[in-house]
Amino acid sequence: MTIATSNGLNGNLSDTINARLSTRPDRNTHNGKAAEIHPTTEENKEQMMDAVRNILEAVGEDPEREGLLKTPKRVAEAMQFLTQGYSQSLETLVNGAIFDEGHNEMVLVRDIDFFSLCEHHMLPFMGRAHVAYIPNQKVVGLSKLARIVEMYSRRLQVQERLTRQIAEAIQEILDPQGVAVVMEATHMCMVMRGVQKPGSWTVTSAMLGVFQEEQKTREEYLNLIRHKPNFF
Ligand SMILES: Nc1nc2c(ncn2[C@@H]2O[C@H](COP(=O)(O)OP(=O)(O)OP(=O)(O)O)[C@@H](O)[C@H]2O)c(=O)[nH]1
Ligand SMILES: [Zn+2]
Repeated sequence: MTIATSNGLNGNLSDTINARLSTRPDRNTHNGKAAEIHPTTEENKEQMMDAVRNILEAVGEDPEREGLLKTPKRVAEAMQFLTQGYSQSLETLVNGAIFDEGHNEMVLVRDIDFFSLCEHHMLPFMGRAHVAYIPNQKVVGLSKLARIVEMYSRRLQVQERLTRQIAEAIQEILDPQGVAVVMEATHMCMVMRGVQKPGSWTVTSAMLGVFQEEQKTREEYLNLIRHKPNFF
């Protein structure tokens, strides 16, 4: 027998999922170290402010001039925001919003804006993510797909890993028949500096389960993300 919780969820189901998530290692880090760093602490902020003062001096600026006085604080707060994904967890983010719907057709949330920082230059890369899965009875709240994109984006990343992490997270919480993630992004390290190629777009994909195994399913997904909706 299943128990309906106050948020309308299947109690047994969400308990099982939450138990599974709470024991998972932090997949966002390669060595587990980043999980110990909480980027919202005051100590952490002071550390970043000192680093920004050093950078200001190194570029030949005077950190004491009026216009720059608050810059270390602003940059530190911006960095905390841009890397807040390190202090988030899949379990908290999903918040039990998994429903036993018996729906087994493709679910796609497309054109999810994301902003991330490349781990090589700590410069932004940004674009859109198209996230799909084919359920195996269970569906997740739609906003949670965007929140998963957000959590992994708000870390130092390479686009390939970001794409894969999103797909694997959905696989983990839903155990669906398949997951597909395509990300289209422009990298400021290729635009503002280095090779200087504005207008270049990098497209990465991660296909799991039926999306990997069945060409027809993959094509259906690719077709759906190719056409823009007309509503806006
Ligand atoms: N695969 C991958 N490469 C990335 C990503 N973001 C940045 N890069 C690349 O990381 C590489 C780092 O190369 P390096 O030669 O070590 O650094 P660099 O001298 O600054 O390279 P240039 O950008 O070519 O000037 C560059 O080719 C970047 O374009 C990403 O998300 N995925
Ligand atoms: Zn880069």
